Amino acid sequence: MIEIDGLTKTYEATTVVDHVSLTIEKGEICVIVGTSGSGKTTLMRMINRLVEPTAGTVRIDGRDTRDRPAHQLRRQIGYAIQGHGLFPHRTVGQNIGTVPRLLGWEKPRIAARVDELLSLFQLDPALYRDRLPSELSGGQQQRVGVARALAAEPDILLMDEPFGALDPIIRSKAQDDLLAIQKRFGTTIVLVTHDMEEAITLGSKIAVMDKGKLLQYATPAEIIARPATDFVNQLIGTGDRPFRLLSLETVLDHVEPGEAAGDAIDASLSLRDAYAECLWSGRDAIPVEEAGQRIGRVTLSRLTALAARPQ
Ligand SMILES: Nc1ncnc2c1ncn2[C@@H]1O[C@H](COP(=O)(O)OP(=O)(O)OP(=O)(O)O)[C@@H](O)[C@H]1O
Repeated sequence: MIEIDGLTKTYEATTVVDHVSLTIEKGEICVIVGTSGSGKTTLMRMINRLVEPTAGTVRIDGRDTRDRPAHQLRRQIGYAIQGHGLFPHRTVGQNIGTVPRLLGWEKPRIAARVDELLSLFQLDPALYRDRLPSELSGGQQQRVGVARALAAEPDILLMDEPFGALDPIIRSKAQDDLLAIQKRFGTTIVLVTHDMEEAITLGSKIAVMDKGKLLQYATPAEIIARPATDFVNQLIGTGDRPFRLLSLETVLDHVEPGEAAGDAIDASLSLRDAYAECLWSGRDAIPVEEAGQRIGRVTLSRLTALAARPQ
């Protein structure tokens, strides 16, 4: 658990993070969103003391982060940034092994961890471990950057616009990978992004920042249904609200008994995808399948009701 209390950063006369308090529970993904210059990165970097707070405290599992040297703290917290920040003259394997090496892990343990992470990110270890970063595509470099951040099995992972430079297809894949890895290791993740869509897809909680202040800290559903200020409302995009609500749940959550004509959709798709398919194919109901078996249908009337403003 990360407890942030009254956290403030001032540069000369300017306060760039202003008395922010929030608690991130273990295993949660907290996404910090806001416009450029709102203090997102500064807030996140105060967690691993890459930026020293002017005032306030950060406690990790009850322990004040100032009670040990900053470099020691940082070895326990993974950190991944946009553009990956890989060492260009070190191989992929050496890059991933950086922190385990600093922590004094035995060589075979490091090698095993490198291969485990490469496989997890769908990069064949035999093919990729000895390559230099320049011999990988941008998306592959990004995955290696995240793998490196996870190498020492940190309980906490900080990510600053990690997928910002990726094209939409690779980006969506990288987000899925991250969710799968988060589930598997139970890592607590704090992620900074400009992109509300990404925040809604990934966040168990979203922190909205503006001019150094925390405007709202709540679940995606709560933020969409009850934005705390006009600014939050604008950030969600007024016209997108119904679709964003639908994107939070899967078809499986709302299958109804009964038949429907035409091709089926998979139960794991989002309600938003189901709605799009209804509109696109001009159907009022679509059959739903799970593992190749028909399990019922999803109806346009139900989807329309679910997309309406919550009471
Ligand atoms: N070392 C520094 N010295 C002085 N001002 C700084 C320093 N670092 C950041 N700032 C200022 O603090 C403010 C917040 O910066 P920060 O990088 O936290 O914003 P951000 O929300 O992450 O922005 P972006 O989305 O553009 O990365 C900005 O106005 C920035 O110019």
